[in-house]
Amino acid sequence: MELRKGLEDIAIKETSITYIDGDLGRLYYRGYSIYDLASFSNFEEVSYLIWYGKLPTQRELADLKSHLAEERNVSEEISTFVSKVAKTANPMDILRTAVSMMGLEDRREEGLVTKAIKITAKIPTIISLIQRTRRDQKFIEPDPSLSHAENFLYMINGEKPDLNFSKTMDVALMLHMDHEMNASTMACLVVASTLSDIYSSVVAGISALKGPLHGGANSEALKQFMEVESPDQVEKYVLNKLSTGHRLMGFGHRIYKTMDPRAKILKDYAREVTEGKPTERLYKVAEKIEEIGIKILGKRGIYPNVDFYSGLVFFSLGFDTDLFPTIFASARVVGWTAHVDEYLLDNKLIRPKAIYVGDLGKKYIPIDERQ
Ligand SMILES: CC(=O)SCCNC(=O)CCNC(=O)[C@H](O)C(C)(C)COP(=O)(O)OP(=O)(O)OC[C@H]1O[C@@H](n2cnc3c(N)ncnc32)[C@H](O)[C@@H]1OP(=O)(O)O
Ligand SMILES: O=C([O-])CC(=O)C(=O)O
Repeated sequence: MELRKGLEDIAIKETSITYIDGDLGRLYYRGYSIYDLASFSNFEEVSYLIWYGKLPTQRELADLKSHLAEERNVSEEISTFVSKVAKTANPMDILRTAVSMMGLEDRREEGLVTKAIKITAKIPTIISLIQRTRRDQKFIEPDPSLSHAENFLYMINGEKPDLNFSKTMDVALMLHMDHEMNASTMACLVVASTLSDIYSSVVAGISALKGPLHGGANSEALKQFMEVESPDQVEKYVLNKLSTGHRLMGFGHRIYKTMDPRAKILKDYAREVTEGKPTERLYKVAEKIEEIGIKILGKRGIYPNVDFYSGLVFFSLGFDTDLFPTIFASARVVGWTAHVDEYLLDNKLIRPKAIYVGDLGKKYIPIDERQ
């Protein structure tokens, strides 16, 4: 039996959701280039595309928008729980528990995508509850007249975003929506393949996304930019980091061996949202880390990934640093649920093997005779 650590280069399903060309740095959702979607589309339209496999008509889009708007409120119990732990707990742990509570509360028999819409609609409300409670700010009720991205920013900042901010948020969310068989999507599928429920799958996805090798890298990447005073300090900083056995966060990818196209798009938005602001210093440091990082690691196929510039974008839009992985989850929930839906069309229990390397036939020694 062949050992494939990390399931590298193993396909576990066929999909028509996402295609990645890791050598050329290309990404497509349902056949549409990520560049076109980022330029012309929005969160709701791409969610529809990922869940239903086609771009919506006006009517279908309007229905999805109103469905999402109707489902944004969370129960009194969830809101009390989140407010109680917001100042002390890790935001991903809070989100994981809140989604688990949603599962307890939702006893309805209904389609998987209907449940997915409910979860997707509520996650921004939970995230804003966390941030505003921590800052001792009053909770902002969701506004059904706003788009998903606009409402998200409104509930965080307490004011309606301008066009630049809402477009930036829409793009950031679209870019995070799906990425084929990444670790968190795989975690969702393992749960789903036992015929468990969609809330349990999403809880598994959030748990896997939390780690710094996956969705947790966006906060870590921004922390790096904050640790360096100016671009002329970058080379020393990067060399020191790498020579002491640390990884450059927001660099490297299992599939991309060139720059992640999402990082290219986010870089432009990061430049725009920081221009002329105090955060411009962070952008300049980030750009220099990108340059030096590629100089050192590029020959090994290690380049910036989606998490490199996303944190700087989220920070500039008003989010606290440790909330970034929850924003990632708020978009990735669309991909997680679409992959579960697709997998269940032809379900097969996920149960790989391990190669046993221990002893066999050992003699059992009673406890009072053991040394
Ligand atoms: C949304 C996302 O999940 S995108 C990824 C977000 N994660 C990060 O940015 C964290 C930093 N990056 C990494 O840790 C890795 O690149 C991963 C985990 C993302 C992918 O790595 P894998 O394909 O599993 O490769 P693996 O971890 O085995 O690394 C291969 C080699 O490249 C090196 N390497 C990989 N990434 C980096 C990095 N960011 N900085 C320095 N060295 C790196 C490893 O040290 C290893 O070197 P070695 O062969 O000398 O031991
Ligand atoms: O594909 C991966 O392994 C990680 C990633 O970039 C993502 O989940 O967006």
